[in-house]
Amino acid sequence: MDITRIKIFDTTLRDGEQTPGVCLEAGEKLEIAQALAKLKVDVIEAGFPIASPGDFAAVSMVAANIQGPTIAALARANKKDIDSARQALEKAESARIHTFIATSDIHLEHKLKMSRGQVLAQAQDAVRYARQFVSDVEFSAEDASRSDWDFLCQVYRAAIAAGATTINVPDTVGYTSPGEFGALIAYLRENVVNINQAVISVHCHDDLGLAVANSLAAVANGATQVECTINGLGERAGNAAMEELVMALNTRREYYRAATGIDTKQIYRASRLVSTLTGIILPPNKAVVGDNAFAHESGIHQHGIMNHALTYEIMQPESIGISHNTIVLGKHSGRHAFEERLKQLGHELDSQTVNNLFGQFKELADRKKMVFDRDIEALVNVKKTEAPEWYRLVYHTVVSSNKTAATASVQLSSGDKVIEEASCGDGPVDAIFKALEKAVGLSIDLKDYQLKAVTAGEDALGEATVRIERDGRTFSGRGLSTDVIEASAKAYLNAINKMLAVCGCSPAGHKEGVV
Ligand SMILES: CC(=O)SCCNC(=O)CCNC(=O)[C@H](O)C(C)(C)COP(=O)(O)OP(=O)(O)OC[C@H]1O[C@@H](n2cnc3c(N)ncnc32)[C@H](O)[C@@H]1OP(=O)(O)O
Ligand SMILES: CC(C)C(=O)C(=O)O
Ligand SMILES: [Mg+2]
Repeated sequence: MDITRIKIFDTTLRDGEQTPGVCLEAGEKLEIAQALAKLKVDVIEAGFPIASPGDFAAVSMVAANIQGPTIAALARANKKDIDSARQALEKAESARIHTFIATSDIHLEHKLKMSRGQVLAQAQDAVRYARQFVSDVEFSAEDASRSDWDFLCQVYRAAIAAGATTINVPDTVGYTSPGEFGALIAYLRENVVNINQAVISVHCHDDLGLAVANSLAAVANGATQVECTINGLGERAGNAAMEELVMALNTRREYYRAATGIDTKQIYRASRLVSTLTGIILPPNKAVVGDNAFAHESGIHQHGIMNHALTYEIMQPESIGISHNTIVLGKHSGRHAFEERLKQLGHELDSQTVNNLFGQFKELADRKKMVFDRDIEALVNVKKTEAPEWYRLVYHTVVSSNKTAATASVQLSSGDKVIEEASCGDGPVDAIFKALEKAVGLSIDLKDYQLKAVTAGEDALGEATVRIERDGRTFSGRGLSTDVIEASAKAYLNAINKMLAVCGCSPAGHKEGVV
């Protein structure tokens, strides 16, 4: 049986970062890019360099440090954007410029205010210009799914003639449906005369929950590159989720006669990392990577599974890197078992980091009977979100009741200074956040706060996530503890520390020099 190789183009760092409220620092992007390289994606779209100096720096950093996948950068169909993209990609081992322009009449009339002829010419000019710098150029017809099919054929033919090596068909607003999208891909294959000189790619959004289904329909009709993001992050309802696409192709290999080059055992780890760094928590029923994806609740299912896993399991948790371990880690476990588990979970860490994590693991094991793999993943990921500690939480006390306002007091250390503050609040979390704000001398705009148990049980580790905003920039923070108030305080302080590191803003009088 002939199996077609499908390229995975990951856009977590570009379209994924367009998720409202998500803002990743260059270092965090590099961390995700490393996970994508381990997954063996074919292309990493690292950003949109013209969008901001931060995005330019992040693309340059990914380009300079990641080997294996091709590194792509987005550019509108103009010289300024393409110049910025090529400069950011300068150090890439393998570079792709991805240029785009909208082709639907809605976009032409109301957004670009251009005629079809002008768009056609600009698309061709942009591709030709980009090809002067790199041999790998992708062209996207934005809003392709709402464009006139014959005009689309003309634009793609012109783009390929100008040197595009990949032509991408985006369902920009998640409007299409599997039958229609599959037919569009078949139509392009039939009617774009030079189509065989380019890879056909698709880029689907999930506004109607069809992004993965539409992408698979495109594959069934000859698309050989799919664009996607980890956890389905992206503009509005997000993009096609990579883990779903890859596992659908993997699980139904015979049906699709297609396969990706993804190391599926890295999926779970990458998903947790992206969730931690973006602050976007997954619903438990999320396909493939949600907490319940491999859980069997009802008796009939449990009975079936006990007899044979295939009765109710179409894929195995191990295939996405969730391990079934017989060694239970707890407070009597030693460094060797802990280090071995880290390795099994795919974390190759230097001995200093392992030592730090082992200390945190022992503290956790003192408070918790059993430490599960998810607890360990959470410890590793929170370590990755650590920012320079302008402020460190030394202790906190909170008093709350259902009759009176909650009060909180905190002690922070900052260099050799010790700061103590107290505040009342509307509940214990509000009280401790207000006390922390007073202690750092800043007024914080809290945009989002979430709390979740990492595993089940009354001694479960609580994972708090906050998002704060300053000068239009968002900073996420994470905190872990078996005490949910402490987890919340740590998350708030983590976000504040990140904000101070980036903005360089000076909190009122608590620290000497520039903070
Ligand atoms: C479908 C997608 O996901 S597309 C990618 C979306 N991502 C982003 O927008 C990233 C963040 N964006 C930004 O930082 C900014 O919008 C920038 C830097 C890209 C542009 O900023 P500004 O120059 O201030 O322009 P603004 O965003 O207000 O308007 C977009 C301009 O680009 C033009 N434009 C839009 N798409 C294209 C295109 N593909 N090719 C050429 N020009 C385009 C618009 O017509 C408009 O032009 P005008 O300024 O002459 O009216
Ligand atoms: C830039 C393009 C590919 C895009 O993100 C879209 O159309 O959704
Ligand atoms: Mg998109």
